[in-house]
Amino acid sequence: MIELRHINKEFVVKKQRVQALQDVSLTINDGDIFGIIGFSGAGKSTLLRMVNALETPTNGDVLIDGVNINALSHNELRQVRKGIGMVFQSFNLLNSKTVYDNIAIPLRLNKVAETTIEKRVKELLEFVNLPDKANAYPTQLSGGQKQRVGIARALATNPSILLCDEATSALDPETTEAILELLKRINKEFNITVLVVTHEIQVIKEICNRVAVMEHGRVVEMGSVLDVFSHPTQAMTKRFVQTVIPERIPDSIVANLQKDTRNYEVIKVRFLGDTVTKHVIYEINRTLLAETNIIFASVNQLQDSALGIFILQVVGDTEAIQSVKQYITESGLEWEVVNL
Ligand SMILES: Nc1ncnc2c1ncn2[C@@H]1O[C@H](COP(=O)(O)OP(=O)(O)OP(=O)(O)O)[C@@H](O)[C@H]1O
Repeated sequence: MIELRHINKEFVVKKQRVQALQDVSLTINDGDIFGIIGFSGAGKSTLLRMVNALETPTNGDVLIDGVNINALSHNELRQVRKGIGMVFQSFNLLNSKTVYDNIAIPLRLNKVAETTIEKRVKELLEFVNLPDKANAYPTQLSGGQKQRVGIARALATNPSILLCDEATSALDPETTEAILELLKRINKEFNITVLVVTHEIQVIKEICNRVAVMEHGRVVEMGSVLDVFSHPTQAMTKRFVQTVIPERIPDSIVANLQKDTRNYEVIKVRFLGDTVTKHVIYEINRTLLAETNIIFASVNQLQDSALGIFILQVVGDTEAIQSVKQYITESGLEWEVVNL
């Protein structure tokens, strides 16, 4: 478990103070794929680098499995760092060394025997699907292949935590997809806790189970991806979430609705988990004295669950519309009136 308790970090550059982190507290459980999202300068990288003590807090504590890593001796910290791999946006490979030698670096630093290194590098190259690239140089690889090497190097010492700093930000969408799949496999097959820093909400949606949203050095929202995506409370979170889970009624539909002279209300309904499969709208139209039309719908897969958003035009007299709202509530679904 990783615990960050009341972390503050201040940098002083040319006598100017920069408050990079302000009272940040987070708990990351074993087995999480925990995402930290925010715009540039929000403090994400600084926060990530606290976890392997590449940065030290101005005040506050960083605990890994209950151990305050900033109170450790140099040797003790080296042991802790063996259990933490790191992957970078710019890959950070040594261009003068082969793929094999790049992956072997952390093992050689830990004085592992060459025969063991050979076996480990071979199995890592298999795992990241680059079995024939051992003797290639980084300049001969694509961005996605370089990142696979970076990931293999990060896994070399069998870490229990993997830190990813914008690991897919330099890659095209297809390659990003493949690298995210690889991170998911690492988490599942090796039970490695993955901490992902990104400015791309798609990355959070694809692989994370929990998320913290950062703004100006603070965590402004945190929770399970399903909760945060279905009930974003902060303006910043809403902006991020709306880019992957659209719930805005297209202008042409709004124009048509505004021309409709019948008595109606527009209601947004959220379906979470298996309630997506309930035949609520069918039942409303079958049993109630209101006509209910779907004017917008989206269903998004979030980990093992689904988040559905339906925007309904409910036509009928006031009493009938009220009975529809009541039925939706009784069905255990959330709804809100949308003002056009
Ligand atoms: N070593 C440093 N020295 C001085 N200021 C720093 C240092 N590292 C970060 N900062 C400052 O701290 C703030 C947070 O930076 P950080 O890199 O953590 O943000 P970020 O959210 O990761 O953004 P980006 O994605 O652009 O890196 C910024 O104002 C940055 O300029």
